[in-house]
Amino acid sequence: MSALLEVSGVSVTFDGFRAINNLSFEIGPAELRAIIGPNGAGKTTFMDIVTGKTKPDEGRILWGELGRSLLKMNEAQIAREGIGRKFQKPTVFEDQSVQENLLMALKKDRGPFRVLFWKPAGEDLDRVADLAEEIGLAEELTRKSGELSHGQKQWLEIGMLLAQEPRLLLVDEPAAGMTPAEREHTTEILVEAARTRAVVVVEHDMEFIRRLDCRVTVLHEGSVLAEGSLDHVTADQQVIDVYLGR
Ligand SMILES: Nc1ncnc2c1ncn2[C@@H]1O[C@H](COP(=O)(O)OP(=O)(O)OP(=O)(O)O)[C@@H](O)[C@H]1O
Repeated sequence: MSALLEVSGVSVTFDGFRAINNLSFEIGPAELRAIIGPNGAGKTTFMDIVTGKTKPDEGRILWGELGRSLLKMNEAQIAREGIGRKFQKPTVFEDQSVQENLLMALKKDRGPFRVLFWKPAGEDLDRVADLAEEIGLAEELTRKSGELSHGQKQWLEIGMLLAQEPRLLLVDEPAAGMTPAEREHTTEILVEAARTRAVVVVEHDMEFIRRLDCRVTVLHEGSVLAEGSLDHVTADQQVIDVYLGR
Protein backbone atom coordinates (compact mmCIF):
# COMPACT_ATOMS: atom_id res chain seq x y z
CA MET A 1 0.00 0.00 0.00
CA SER A 2 1.55 3.30 -1.02
CA ALA A 3 1.52 6.26 1.35
CA LEU A 4 -1.07 9.02 1.29
CA LEU A 5 1.40 11.45 2.84
CA GLU A 6 5.15 11.07 2.56
CA VAL A 7 7.29 13.48 4.55
CA SER A 8 11.01 13.29 3.84
CA GLY A 9 13.95 15.26 5.11
CA VAL A 10 11.82 18.22 6.23
CA SER A 11 13.44 20.93 8.34
CA VAL A 12 12.15 24.27 9.64
CA THR A 13 14.20 26.88 11.43
CA PHE A 14 12.72 29.75 13.47
CA ASP A 15 15.28 32.45 14.25
CA GLY A 16 18.13 29.95 14.07
CA PHE A 17 16.28 27.30 16.11
CA ARG A 18 15.50 24.03 14.30
CA ALA A 19 11.93 23.23 15.32
CA ILE A 20 11.72 20.42 12.72
CA ASN A 21 14.92 18.62 11.97
CA ASN A 22 15.20 16.28 8.99
CA LEU A 23 11.77 14.83 9.72
CA SER A 24 10.71 11.79 7.68
CA PHE A 25 7.70 9.53 7.98
CA GLU A 26 4.70 8.22 6.06
CA ILE A 27 0.98 7.91 6.65
CA GLY A 28 -1.19 5.40 4.82
CA PRO A 29 -4.52 6.19 3.12
CA ALA A 30 -6.79 4.64 5.77
CA GLU A 31 -4.66 4.80 8.84
CA LEU A 32 -5.11 6.06 12.38
CA ARG A 33 -1.83 7.45 13.72
CA ALA A 34 -1.02 9.04 17.05
CA ILE A 35 1.79 11.57 17.40
CA ILE A 36 3.22 12.10 20.86
CA GLY A 37 6.27 13.84 22.25
CA PRO A 38 7.37 16.34 24.87
CA ASN A 39 6.47 20.04 24.75
CA GLY A 40 8.30 21.74 21.94
CA ALA A 41 8.92 18.46 20.06
CA GLY A 42 7.50 19.96 16.87
CA LYS A 43 4.03 18.39 16.77
CA THR A 44 2.14 21.63 16.08
CA THR A 45 4.79 22.81 13.63
CA PHE A 46 4.43 19.50 11.77
CA MET A 47 0.68 20.14 11.37
CA ASP A 48 1.37 23.75 10.35
CA ILE A 49 3.65 22.46 7.59
CA VAL A 50 1.21 19.86 6.30
CA THR A 51 -1.61 22.43 6.13
CA GLY A 52 0.60 25.00 4.39
CA LYS A 53 0.68 27.52 7.25
CA THR A 54 4.44 27.16 7.63
CA LYS A 55 6.83 26.53 4.74
CA PRO A 56 9.86 24.35 5.51
CA ASP A 57 13.40 25.36 4.61
CA GLU A 58 14.12 21.98 3.06
CA GLY A 59 12.69 18.55 2.41
CA ARG A 60 9.62 17.36 0.52
CA ILE A 61 6.08 16.31 1.25
CA LEU A 62 4.36 14.16 -1.33
CA TRP A 63 0.60 13.75 -1.38
CA GLY A 64 -1.80 11.21 -2.88
CA GLU A 65 -1.44 8.53 -5.53
CA LEU A 66 0.28 10.92 -7.90
CA GLY A 67 2.85 11.95 -5.32
CA ARG A 68 2.24 15.67 -5.85
CA SER A 69 4.24 18.16 -3.83
CA LEU A 70 2.22 19.74 -1.01
CA LEU A 71 4.89 22.36 -0.61
CA LYS A 72 3.94 23.87 -3.97
CA MET A 73 0.36 24.45 -2.76
CA ASN A 74 -1.03 27.26 -0.60
CA GLU A 75 -3.31 26.73 2.41
CA ALA A 76 -6.55 26.97 0.40
CA GLN A 77 -5.32 24.52 -2.24
CA ILE A 78 -4.23 22.07 0.46
CA ALA A 79 -7.65 22.29 2.12
CA ARG A 80 -9.28 21.60 -1.26
CA GLU A 81 -7.04 18.58 -1.68
CA GLY A 82 -8.83 17.11 1.32
CA ILE A 83 -6.61 17.87 4.29
CA GLY A 84 -8.69 19.00 7.27
CA ARG A 85 -7.47 20.19 10.64
CA LYS A 86 -9.19 20.28 13.98
CA PHE A 87 -7.71 22.72 16.46
CA GLN A 88 -7.98 22.20 20.20
CA LYS A 89 -10.65 24.84 20.76
CA PRO A 90 -13.97 24.06 19.06
CA THR A 91 -15.12 26.70 16.59
CA VAL A 92 -18.76 25.84 15.93
CA PHE A 93 -21.38 28.51 15.22
CA GLU A 94 -22.99 28.69 18.64
CA ASP A 95 -26.23 30.41 17.53
CA GLN A 96 -26.90 27.79 14.87
CA SER A 97 -28.36 24.36 15.49
CA VAL A 98 -26.31 21.18 15.16
CA GLN A 99 -28.10 20.49 11.87
CA GLU A 100 -27.37 23.98 10.51
CA ASN A 101 -23.72 23.72 11.43
CA LEU A 102 -23.41 20.39 9.65
CA LEU A 103 -25.35 21.60 6.60
CA MET A 104 -23.08 24.61 6.23
CA ALA A 105 -20.03 22.37 6.34
CA LEU A 106 -21.13 20.02 3.55
CA LYS A 107 -18.78 19.80 0.63
CA LYS A 108 -20.59 21.87 -1.94
CA ASP A 109 -20.00 24.68 -4.34
CA ARG A 110 -20.59 27.62 -1.99
CA GLY A 111 -20.08 30.78 -3.99
CA PRO A 112 -21.68 33.89 -2.41
CA PHE A 113 -24.84 33.65 -4.53
CA ARG A 114 -25.24 29.94 -3.96
CA VAL A 115 -25.16 30.50 -0.22
CA LEU A 116 -27.79 33.25 -0.47
CA PHE A 117 -30.26 31.16 -2.43
CA TRP A 118 -29.31 27.76 -1.13
CA LYS A 119 -32.00 25.45 0.20
CA PRO A 120 -30.87 22.10 1.58
CA ALA A 121 -31.92 19.21 -0.63
CA GLY A 122 -33.17 15.93 0.74
CA GLU A 123 -29.83 14.31 0.07
CA ASP A 124 -28.08 17.01 2.13
CA LEU A 125 -30.41 16.39 5.05
CA ASP A 126 -29.81 12.64 4.75
CA ARG A 127 -26.06 13.17 4.74
CA VAL A 128 -26.33 15.44 7.80
CA ALA A 129 -28.42 12.80 9.59
CA ASP A 130 -25.72 10.18 8.82
CA LEU A 131 -22.99 12.52 10.06
CA ALA A 132 -24.92 13.26 13.25
CA GLU A 133 -25.26 9.52 13.81
CA GLU A 134 -21.53 9.04 13.23
CA ILE A 135 -20.60 11.66 15.84
CA GLY A 136 -23.30 10.64 18.32
CA LEU A 137 -25.44 13.79 18.00
CA ALA A 138 -28.46 12.33 16.21
CA GLU A 139 -30.69 13.28 19.15
CA GLU A 140 -29.37 16.85 19.23
CA LEU A 141 -29.94 17.95 15.63
CA THR A 142 -32.28 20.81 16.48
CA ARG A 143 -30.41 22.02 19.55
CA LYS A 144 -28.46 25.24 19.46
CA SER A 145 -24.78 24.37 19.33
CA GLY A 146 -24.04 26.84 22.13
CA GLU A 147 -26.05 24.63 24.48
CA LEU A 148 -23.93 21.54 23.83
CA SER A 149 -21.37 20.25 26.33
CA HIS A 150 -17.66 20.78 25.62
CA GLY A 151 -17.35 17.18 24.38
CA GLN A 152 -20.40 17.47 22.14
CA LYS A 153 -19.03 20.68 20.58
CA GLN A 154 -15.79 18.86 19.83
CA TRP A 155 -17.73 16.03 18.15
CA LEU A 156 -19.77 18.53 16.16
CA GLU A 157 -16.60 20.11 14.90
CA ILE A 158 -15.21 16.71 13.92
CA GLY A 159 -18.53 16.12 12.13
CA MET A 160 -18.16 19.44 10.29
CA LEU A 161 -14.73 18.39 9.12
CA LEU A 162 -16.00 14.95 8.08
CA ALA A 163 -18.76 16.72 6.11
CA GLN A 164 -16.03 18.01 3.81
CA GLU A 165 -14.92 14.45 3.13
CA PRO A 166 -11.25 14.92 3.93
CA ARG A 167 -8.72 12.27 2.95
CA LEU A 168 -6.50 13.28 5.84
CA LEU A 169 -7.75 14.66 9.13
CA LEU A 170 -5.32 16.23 11.60
CA VAL A 171 -6.68 16.41 15.14
CA ASP A 172 -5.00 18.37 17.92
CA GLU A 173 -5.50 17.08 21.49
CA PRO A 174 -9.11 15.95 21.10
CA ALA A 175 -9.36 14.51 24.62
CA ALA A 176 -8.38 17.71 26.44
CA GLY A 177 -11.04 18.81 28.94
CA MET A 178 -13.30 15.81 28.31
CA THR A 179 -14.95 13.50 30.81
CA PRO A 180 -13.91 9.80 30.69
CA ALA A 181 -17.18 8.90 28.91
CA GLU A 182 -16.65 11.69 26.36
CA ARG A 183 -13.11 10.48 25.75
CA GLU A 184 -14.33 6.99 25.07
CA HIS A 185 -16.86 8.24 22.55
CA THR A 186 -14.22 10.43 20.92
CA THR A 187 -12.03 7.35 20.49
CA GLU A 188 -14.89 5.57 18.74
CA ILE A 189 -15.48 8.51 16.37
CA LEU A 190 -11.81 8.71 15.40
CA VAL A 191 -11.41 4.94 14.95
CA GLU A 192 -14.51 4.88 12.76
CA ALA A 193 -13.37 7.91 10.74
CA ALA A 194 -10.02 6.24 10.07
CA ARG A 195 -11.64 3.27 8.37
CA THR A 196 -12.02 5.31 5.20
CA ARG A 197 -9.39 8.04 5.56
CA ALA A 198 -6.15 8.88 7.32
CA VAL A 199 -6.53 10.40 10.79
CA VAL A 200 -3.54 11.81 12.66
CA VAL A 201 -4.08 12.57 16.34
CA VAL A 202 -1.69 14.67 18.42
CA GLU A 203 -2.31 13.87 22.07
CA HIS A 204 -0.56 13.78 25.44
CA ASP A 205 -3.09 11.54 27.18
CA MET A 206 -1.58 8.03 27.15
CA GLU A 207 -4.79 6.28 28.22
CA PHE A 208 -6.56 7.88 25.28
CA ILE A 209 -3.82 6.77 22.90
CA ARG A 210 -3.95 3.24 24.27
CA ARG A 211 -7.65 3.08 23.39
CA LEU A 212 -6.96 4.31 19.86
CA ASP A 213 -4.90 1.12 19.47
CA CYS A 214 -2.89 2.44 16.54
CA ARG A 215 0.66 3.04 15.37
CA VAL A 216 2.40 5.76 17.38
CA THR A 217 5.10 8.18 16.23
CA VAL A 218 7.19 9.82 18.96
CA LEU A 219 8.66 13.19 18.03
CA HIS A 220 11.57 14.73 19.86
CA GLU A 221 13.51 17.85 18.87
CA GLY A 222 11.78 17.88 15.50
CA SER A 223 12.63 14.31 14.46
CA VAL A 224 11.12 10.85 14.84
CA LEU A 225 12.56 9.29 17.99
CA ALA A 226 10.57 6.05 17.85
CA GLU A 227 7.67 4.53 15.97
CA GLY A 228 5.48 1.44 16.40
CA SER A 229 2.81 0.14 18.75
CA LEU A 230 2.27 2.02 22.01
CA ASP A 231 3.83 -0.90 23.92
CA HIS A 232 6.85 -0.79 21.62
CA VAL A 233 7.48 2.95 21.94
CA THR A 234 6.79 3.13 25.67
CA ALA A 235 9.39 0.39 26.28
CA ASP A 236 12.02 2.38 24.33
CA GLN A 237 14.65 3.72 26.73
CA GLN A 238 15.13 6.95 24.76
CA VAL A 239 11.39 7.62 24.85
CA ILE A 240 11.36 6.98 28.59
CA ASP A 241 14.30 9.34 29.07
CA VAL A 242 12.97 12.30 27.07
CA TYR A 243 9.23 11.98 27.55
CA LEU A 244 7.72 9.37 29.83
CA GLY A 245 10.24 9.55 32.64
CA ARG A 246 9.63 13.26 33.22
N1 LIG B 1 6.59 30.86 14.89
C1 LIG B 1 7.57 30.43 15.70
N2 LIG B 1 8.64 31.23 15.97
C2 LIG B 1 9.64 30.82 16.79
N3 LIG B 1 9.68 29.61 17.37
C3 LIG B 1 8.64 28.77 17.15
C4 LIG B 1 7.53 29.14 16.32
N4 LIG B 1 6.67 28.09 16.28
C5 LIG B 1 7.20 27.13 17.06
N5 LIG B 1 8.37 27.52 17.58
C6 LIG B 1 9.26 26.72 18.45
O1 LIG B 1 9.44 25.48 17.80
C7 LIG B 1 9.45 24.41 18.76
C8 LIG B 1 8.41 23.40 18.40
O2 LIG B 1 7.14 23.92 18.73
P1 LIG B 1 5.78 23.13 18.54
O3 LIG B 1 4.68 24.06 18.97
O4 LIG B 1 5.70 22.58 17.17
O5 LIG B 1 5.92 21.94 19.60
P2 LIG B 1 4.81 20.93 20.12
O6 LIG B 1 5.41 19.58 20.02
O7 LIG B 1 3.52 21.16 19.41
O8 LIG B 1 4.67 21.34 21.65
P3 LIG B 1 3.40 21.30 22.63
O9 LIG B 1 3.23 19.87 23.05
O10 LIG B 1 3.84 22.19 23.75
O11 LIG B 1 2.22 21.85 21.88
C9 LIG B 1 9.24 25.06 20.13
O12 LIG B 1 10.50 25.21 20.76
C10 LIG B 1 8.62 26.40 19.79
O13 LIG B 1 8.96 27.37 20.77
